[in-house]
Amino acid sequence: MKTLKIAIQKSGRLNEKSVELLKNCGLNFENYKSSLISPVSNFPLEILFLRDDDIPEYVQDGIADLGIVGENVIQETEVEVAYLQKLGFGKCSLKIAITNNSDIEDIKQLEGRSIATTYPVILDKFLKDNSISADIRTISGSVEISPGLGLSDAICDLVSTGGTLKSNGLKPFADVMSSEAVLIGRKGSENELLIQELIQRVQSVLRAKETKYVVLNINRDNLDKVLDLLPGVKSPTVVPLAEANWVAVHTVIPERDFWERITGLKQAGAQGIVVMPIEKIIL
Ligand SMILES: Nc1ncnc2c1ncn2[C@@H]1O[C@H](COP(=O)(O)OP(=O)(O)OP(=O)(O)O)[C@@H](O)[C@H]1O
Ligand SMILES: O=P(O)(O)OC[C@H]1O[C@H](OP(=O)(O)OP(=O)(O)O)[C@H](O)[C@@H]1O
Ligand SMILES: [Mg+2]
Repeated sequence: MKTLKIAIQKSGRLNEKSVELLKNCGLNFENYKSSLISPVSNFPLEILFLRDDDIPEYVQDGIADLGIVGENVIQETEVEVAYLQKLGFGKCSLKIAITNNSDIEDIKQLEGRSIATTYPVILDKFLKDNSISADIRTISGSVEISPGLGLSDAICDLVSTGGTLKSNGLKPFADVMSSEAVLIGRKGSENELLIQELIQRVQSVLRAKETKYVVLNINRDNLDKVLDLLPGVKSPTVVPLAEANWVAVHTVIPERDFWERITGLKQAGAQGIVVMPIEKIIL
């Protein structure tokens, strides 16, 4: 059987979450900082630890079958890869930012100005789409410092909390793209079966993260009211309790509207509500 290769970031924002995801998929491997390739002992897979900028091309060229990388890096490297699954971490936005005292008020006023960035390809497309001609200054890092040094009028960089912008006297001005980590694969890979197996494992971990397992007690007289409020994977499990006319209901609830549902369940008469994390959901 052929061994698959998956490329993940060696160190940086996506490394820890990528390793955690693969471990949660039941893959056993060592994660020494010094090793650039690590074999998985219980699945035909090797993990390559790379600079994130190189991951899309490695996948496109077939050196790796799969990769975990930010959408921003994929767009910037302009590769042809298949988007297999959004992963829900590494969420950030690519924004244009200007100094707090800038005279720029409208996006069209970027015309003829200079913008420093590590994302010249994406920025160039954005400016063209908006019919703006500006001077793109490509630098390799610490972009936020450039307006203060007089190197540019604006910047285009990643933002999540906005803390870095703020501490450099900048404010967000225009949204260029939003991004999160994604699982990518090579278009037309010959290892389809193994890849599908891995994707299913990833999806079962993500599904479990989005849901909670809930057990509650309810009087049979109020059971219908409670069942109306519950989604469940198929339908909730209802188990009789020792106390006459009482049942326990077991179900899963999506994390996103968890508290609204719990409030509704309490109002419907639910008691002794126990909530547990779920490790995996295999459909
Ligand atoms: N502030 C942030 N919040 C959330 N996600 C972010 C943030 N900054 C970057 N990211 C995401 O994490 C990815 C990796 O960011 P990081 O800063 O570690 O990259 P890097 O310095 O280019 O790393 P490398 O050394 O691998 O080239 C980015 O491409 C982006 O998708
Ligand atoms: O909005 P914030 O939460 O402040 O995050 C934004 C910062 O995060 C990223 O850099 P990172 O910290 O990953 O360092 P790097 O530039 O060395 O990659 C990005 O390039 C910004 O500088
Ligand atoms: Mg990088």
